[in-house]
Amino acid sequence: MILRALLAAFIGYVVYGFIKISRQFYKRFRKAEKIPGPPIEHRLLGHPSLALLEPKDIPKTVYQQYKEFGGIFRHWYAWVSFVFVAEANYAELYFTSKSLEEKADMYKLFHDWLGQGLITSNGALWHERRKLITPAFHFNVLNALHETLVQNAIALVQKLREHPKESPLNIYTVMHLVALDNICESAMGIKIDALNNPKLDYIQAVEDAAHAIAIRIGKPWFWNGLFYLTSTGRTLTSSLKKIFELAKKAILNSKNKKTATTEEQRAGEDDGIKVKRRLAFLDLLTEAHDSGTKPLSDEGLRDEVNTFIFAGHDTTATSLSFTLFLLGIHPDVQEKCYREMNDIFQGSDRKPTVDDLKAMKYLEQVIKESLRMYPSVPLISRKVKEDVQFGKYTIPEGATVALSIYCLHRDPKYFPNPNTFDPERFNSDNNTGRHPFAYVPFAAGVRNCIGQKFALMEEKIVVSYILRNFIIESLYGMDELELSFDLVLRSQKPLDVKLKPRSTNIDVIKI
Ligand code: HEM
Repeated sequence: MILRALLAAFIGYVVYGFIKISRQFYKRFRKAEKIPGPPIEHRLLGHPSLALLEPKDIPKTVYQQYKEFGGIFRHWYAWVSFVFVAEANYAELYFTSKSLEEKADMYKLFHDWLGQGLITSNGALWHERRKLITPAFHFNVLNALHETLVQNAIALVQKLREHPKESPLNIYTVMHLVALDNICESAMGIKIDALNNPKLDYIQAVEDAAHAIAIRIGKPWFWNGLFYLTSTGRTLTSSLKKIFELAKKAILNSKNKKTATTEEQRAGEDDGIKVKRRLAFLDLLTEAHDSGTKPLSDEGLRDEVNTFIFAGHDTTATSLSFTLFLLGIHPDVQEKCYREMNDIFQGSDRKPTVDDLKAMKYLEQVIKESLRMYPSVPLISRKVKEDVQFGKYTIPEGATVALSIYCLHRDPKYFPNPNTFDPERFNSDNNTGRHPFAYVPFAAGVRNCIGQKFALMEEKIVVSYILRNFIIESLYGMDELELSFDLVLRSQKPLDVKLKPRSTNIDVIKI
């Protein structure tokens, strides 16, 4: 009898839940149905074919739909409504609306790795963390990291000189390693020397963890505990173990460093990885707190360090790779950059100072234009807390709003001939008066990229060193690029270039 009653109650509960969800879904659907978008494929599942797109098909499909439907269009993935926006006024709403402060549910898939770090946390916790962490990115701290980045760029040039000049080099493979070296040293104070040890366990673990999360994002039926039973889930778990071990060592070292006094005491060797003791972001975080807050716990430190490594390596690696590849396609632009280097360095091979980097104005235009065409983070998303108006369209509570930075940056209204690479868009004349939210490679508003100044400094150092030492020739053109969206924007095809060493510092490129 009791069993029957319990069963009836359970069935009643399930039916009630189903009706409640269906009503919510229907209400949402009615509100969002006016938003343009591709025809519904299935009454219940919405657009299953779009939900299951392969990473390699996402950039092309989203861009085609942007051209067809304009700056706002919607997809339905079962009960999830997904609204893409890609117009400057909508981008402004995305970054400033109170209803869109929370990151989309998808970001929870990063919790295993990044915990409650800056990218994944929300609300008061995020606010407190951001306040604590901001001083670690002060320009004085960045200037102190400048020497680390220069040393790594010198090592990079040596490595590239060893590469046979006639054989193609996938520039991403090297940029990936140098970006990892730069971020591990700057964030954790640990020199992994990835450039000379590309098979290091830690590097493999970072690659595997990122890959596992990217796979999980594309398979919504694994957005639950079942994922950990799959081989990809097990790879994620074992990779994270290795990643956490190094973060733990870095935290311990950083705490010990406070008590060490001499350079020798601060330096050491651990499992073949050199523990170099230059000031790193982590060192500032171990002490970071103010009168109203406590210092970060070890877990908090670990989350933030992992966040810096995650957010700061593949983003700069892909941006550096696309920039170099574009320079190799456009010899006129490359020569202009090289002339700028000669104006600054006057043929000398001295190291760049912080002021030299500021003087690299044309190179900055090139990097900005490259990030316009190939933004490292092409898509970001937020959850709608309560109905929000985007022009004449209502985006319902519970929906996800995805800002396509890739499409936004190709709006012909702000970037005429958007598929043409033209660094002059960012010269001082053309750069003024543009809608402030038309160009946002580093996001905008309070949750903008905390590492953007570091990234720009790193890119200028790396690209300027390569330009001063080599002539870059890309082995195919922009039309042949095949993009894929796999956490960051990637090239499916190897970004093959040939690097011709410059015999003197005053070589010019033959156009
Ligand atoms: C070219 C290089 C980079 C690009 C294009 C880039 C882009 C972005 C974008 C678009 C966001 C917003 C993400 C979102 O809303 O989901 C972001 C956030 C963030 N980035 Fe970067 N990033 C770059 C490099 C870096 C570096 C080098 C670091 C660290 C050293 C870093 C640390 C972060 C952090 C911690 C956040 C979260 C900020 C917050 O929510 O408070 N990024 N970045």
